[in-house]
Amino acid sequence: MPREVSDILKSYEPATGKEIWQGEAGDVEQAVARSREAFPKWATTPLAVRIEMLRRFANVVRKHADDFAELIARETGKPLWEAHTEVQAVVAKVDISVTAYAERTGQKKLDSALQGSAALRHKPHGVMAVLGPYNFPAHLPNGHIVPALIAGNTVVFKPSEKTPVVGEFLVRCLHEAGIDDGVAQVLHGGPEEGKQLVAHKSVNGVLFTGSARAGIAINRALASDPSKIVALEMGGNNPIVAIPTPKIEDAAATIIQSAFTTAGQRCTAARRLIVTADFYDEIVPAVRALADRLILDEPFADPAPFMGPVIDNETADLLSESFLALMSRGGRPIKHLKRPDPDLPLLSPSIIDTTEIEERPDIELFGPLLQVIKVEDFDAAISEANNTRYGLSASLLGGQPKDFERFWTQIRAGIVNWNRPTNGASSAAPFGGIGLSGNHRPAAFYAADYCAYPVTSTEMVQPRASIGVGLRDK
Ligand SMILES: NC(=O)C1=CN([C@@H]2O[C@H](COP(=O)(O)OP(=O)(O)OC[C@H]3O[C@@H](n4cnc5c(N)ncnc54)[C@H](O)[C@@H]3O)[C@@H](O)[C@H]2O)C=CC1
Ligand SMILES: O=C(O)CCC(=O)N[C@@H](CCC(=O)O)C(=O)O
Repeated sequence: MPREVSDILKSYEPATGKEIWQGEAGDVEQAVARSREAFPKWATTPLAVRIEMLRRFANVVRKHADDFAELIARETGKPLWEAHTEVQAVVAKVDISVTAYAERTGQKKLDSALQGSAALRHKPHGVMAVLGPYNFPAHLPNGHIVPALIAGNTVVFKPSEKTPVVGEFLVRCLHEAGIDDGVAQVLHGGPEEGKQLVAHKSVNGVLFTGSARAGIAINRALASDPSKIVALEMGGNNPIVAIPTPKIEDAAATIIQSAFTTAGQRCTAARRLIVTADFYDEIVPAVRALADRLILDEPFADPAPFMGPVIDNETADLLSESFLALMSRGGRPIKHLKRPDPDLPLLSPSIIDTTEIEERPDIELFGPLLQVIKVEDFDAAISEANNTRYGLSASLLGGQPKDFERFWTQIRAGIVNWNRPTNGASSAAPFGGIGLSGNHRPAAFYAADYCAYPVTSTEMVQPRASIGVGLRDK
């Protein structure tokens, strides 16, 4: 059937608005069929060979690091220096996932209470659909793809419709490393193709990173299909709590890094700065002063910017409207959200005090917009920090070890830090959240867990058994 015009996808450079790519949405049926066909051979390829191929992939990425970083910077708008760190994370993922596979899954001999020997081994699920977001278009899908391939699954990867070029580049690197076209495929498309993949009867697992809205839709679509493994890595409305510390400049820098790195487009970005009243007049002006100095520019500018644009004009419009909506409900701007060019999505870092808003909307505003909430004391700060349906990351600035112990005990989130940013999580640790942030299938080091299922066996070379009771004499 000829394709509809709506199947044409386009990708734009956020910093300039220039179109950089046009393509068609992929054929879900065909992609899944190829993946299913490739599965038996890949699943039975020795683990050592699969690992070797992924190590080759890491080398291919290293070889193309400059081109890859440039592409990420162009297609997402993030600064070039930051795009380079994303490429490094793609490379580092391979060794970390090899270790994780052995530690979390792999094969083990078990102590057997029975006669014979007992073993725990893991099997791949089959065809995995990987659905990626735009903010880390290489690193985050790669965080599903690499462990899935090591475990012996085949992968159909649908990149975000906003970053198809980076998605395609990533998969080309896998192919250049010798991994078959059917073992790892890119499938272009938007939510529609995502839905079809999720629902496809030959897809055995859905590994998703994106918004809570889409994650919930996936969960709902699979409510009557318990056979699929589903990992949902979703957003956050993350708190950073500041209580008195003599290190005001460092605390301010930590807040800035948490809120505005990647123009606030990190799932772990701090959205709410919760400050006790005895520290407000010291820390808030320091944060404002530092935010005033941040360089906002296109990714390749010299001097290098701290942050670039958000992904597109629609997102920039939504953030501008959200800032105004918070103001109209009683928010007090500390630093206005500005958009130097109304036709481009470059937004200045913005800060608004929302203490006086009675019912603050508990939504993820995915951009450079930080809300400040003044509270009476540390108890109130903890309670305000937990005043969210999400639970991805949280951080405490200042205080003593006993304060952090209390914070750690009472905060509901998958990442709970002390005097460190809410973001910048390590790939060598589990990465996931609770509430609307995830479905208890953390990624990063624990991605190994959802990429294979355990099979226990008790084994003997020959049958040996006798029935001790309940038998009639011969
Ligand atoms: N917890 C984590 O590890 C991370 C979470 N995120 C979250 O991702 C979001 C930003 O990324 P976006 O690309 O805007 O997310 P999104 O949810 O709009 O899209 C993510 C992917 O899902 C697909 N999709 C959308 N609706 C779908 C549906 N109903 N069924 C199947 N697939 C569907 C999209 O086409 C895309 O490939 C933020 O909410 C951010 O917090 C981003 C990075 C990491
Ligand atoms: O997935 C990993 O390997 C580690 C987690 C990670 O990289 N987290 C980053 C990015 C998360 C994001 O925005 O979306 C972070 O915590 O900054």
